[in-house]
Amino acid sequence: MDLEAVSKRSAFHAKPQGLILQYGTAGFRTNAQHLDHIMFRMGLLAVLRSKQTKSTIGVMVTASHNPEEDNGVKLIDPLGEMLAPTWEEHATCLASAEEQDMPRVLTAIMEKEAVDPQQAAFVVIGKDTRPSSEKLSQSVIDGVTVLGGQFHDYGLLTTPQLHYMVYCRNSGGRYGKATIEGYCQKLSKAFVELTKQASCSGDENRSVKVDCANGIGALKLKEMEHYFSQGLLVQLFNDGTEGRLNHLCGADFVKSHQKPPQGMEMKSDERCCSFDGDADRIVYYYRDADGHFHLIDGDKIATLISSFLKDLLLEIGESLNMGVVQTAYANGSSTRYLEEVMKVPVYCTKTGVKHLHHKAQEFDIGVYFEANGHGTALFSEAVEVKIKRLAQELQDEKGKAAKMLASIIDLFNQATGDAISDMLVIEAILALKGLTVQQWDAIYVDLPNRQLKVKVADRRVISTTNAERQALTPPGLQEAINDLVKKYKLARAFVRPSGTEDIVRVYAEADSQVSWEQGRRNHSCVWNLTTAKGFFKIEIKIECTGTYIVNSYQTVPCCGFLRV
Ligand SMILES: CC(=O)N[C@H]1[C@@H](OP(=O)(O)O)O[C@H](CO)[C@@H](O)[C@@H]1O
Ligand SMILES: [Mg+2]
Repeated sequence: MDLEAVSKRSAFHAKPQGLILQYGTAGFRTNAQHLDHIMFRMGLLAVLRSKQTKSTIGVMVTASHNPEEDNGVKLIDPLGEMLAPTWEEHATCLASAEEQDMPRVLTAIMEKEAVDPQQAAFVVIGKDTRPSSEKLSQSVIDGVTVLGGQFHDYGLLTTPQLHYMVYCRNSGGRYGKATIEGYCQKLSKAFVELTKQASCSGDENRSVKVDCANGIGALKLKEMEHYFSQGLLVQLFNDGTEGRLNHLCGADFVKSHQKPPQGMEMKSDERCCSFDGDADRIVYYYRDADGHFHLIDGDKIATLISSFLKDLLLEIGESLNMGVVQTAYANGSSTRYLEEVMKVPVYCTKTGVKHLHHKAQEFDIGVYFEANGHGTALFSEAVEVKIKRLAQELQDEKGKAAKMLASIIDLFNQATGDAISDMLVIEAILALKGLTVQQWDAIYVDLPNRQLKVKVADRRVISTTNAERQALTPPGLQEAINDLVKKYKLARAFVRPSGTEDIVRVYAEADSQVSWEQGRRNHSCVWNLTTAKGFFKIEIKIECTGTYIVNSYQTVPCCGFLRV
């Protein structure tokens, strides 16, 4: 390995003076103008990680739901997972190194991680549709080649598709073919197999409107549509031909504003969904006959999926160890429904899919979703083999259930949450169960909730424990939250520093139903806390207009402020 060549080449990818970026929950993200040196350096790091793991490593150029002028990059580990935490630290170190220190930092990483310089390296690269992505992915390639690594550039891909390719390449073909055709064929074959068994007759229930956030999801859905066109009619909106990426549309917009995206024609009771900018998140929604908007988020997706899987296991007569993994942002109603009605164990991890993914790997079947719509289901290798064997051996109803389970295993992208794959899973389950979107929504009623961002001088003064549900510092904060929350029924609130933005997130939910015999009414509850030292104050106001009879809520913006 020629570190001198690296030094020379890195001069073409100069680091802006004083710029320090950190590898966060989802890699590096910032304005695209500041990212050229980061891309080059992540190309270098991917080569080292590939040599160390003796596996293919992925590098994805995207900034997901961030605005079009931003970009970002993240590395994908051998099993299609997010980069290991120790390597996140190396990424931050390498990204922050001054030009002249690059050889020293690279050597230090190699020594610490026992990287064999002679080992071959292979890196696969993907990018989203941002105008800056093409040039930035060339900088990644520059980094890979200067260290002697080999690469394959997949060009335009969704983030989960690149995770899938990495997983396929490192599973020796067991997981599937590492090509876009391989991906489309595997998913659509499973979808067609599944929906063949649905009793409803390919009518309008088998159509879905998709808001693609003006991103890569549109391109990739178009590419795939003809594979499953007989089973599902997909109408695309915000397909990138006119609007700007993630602007007033996409899963993040819909979830955080709790309203439909611009550019989507919604008729009442039609099933609609939104992808985010790199198609690794999905949320569903519809408008009822009274014009009320109903959001069906990741929590309800997890509930639909886990209840379907549980029913199939019962039918087959297999008692496998299944768990659902959520974060603190999961609506309390979903957790209660899963635990108390469905009797499925629920676990809470820190925010960020890598935490949920790792927890889900502990089960025979692990279903994980963040409330914002990022998630999938994981099946242990032993379970996969067993179910596929049972699908061959069993007869009648048991055999039918085993075949369905075998197909749905293939329909999930087990490398990571994938909007396309999740959409097909959901559409298949709804068709098989004969459920309308309203019936799905009515499984449980979300507790009214609010989430807001607060800008503070230094978000690190807040530290948390217990899967981020309790604050450790500043002193007195948690006690004050406890005092406040215990005044309200089913109330829960927490604060945590964001891992992706320079802000603190505040979340609160409560059962603020009004006396329903009187119909529509305003209700508000205010959480207002000040610590003993008086230097920390949060005020959250939730106002809901609830018409309990139809189980619908409209929340109006809450106000909140927090001073540190
Ligand atoms: C409350 C929330 O939605 N947080 C998001 C957000 O993380 P923060 O650490 O909260 O900024 O971005 C992550 C990466 O995209 C995503 O995994 C996570 O769910
Ligand atoms: Mg995303």
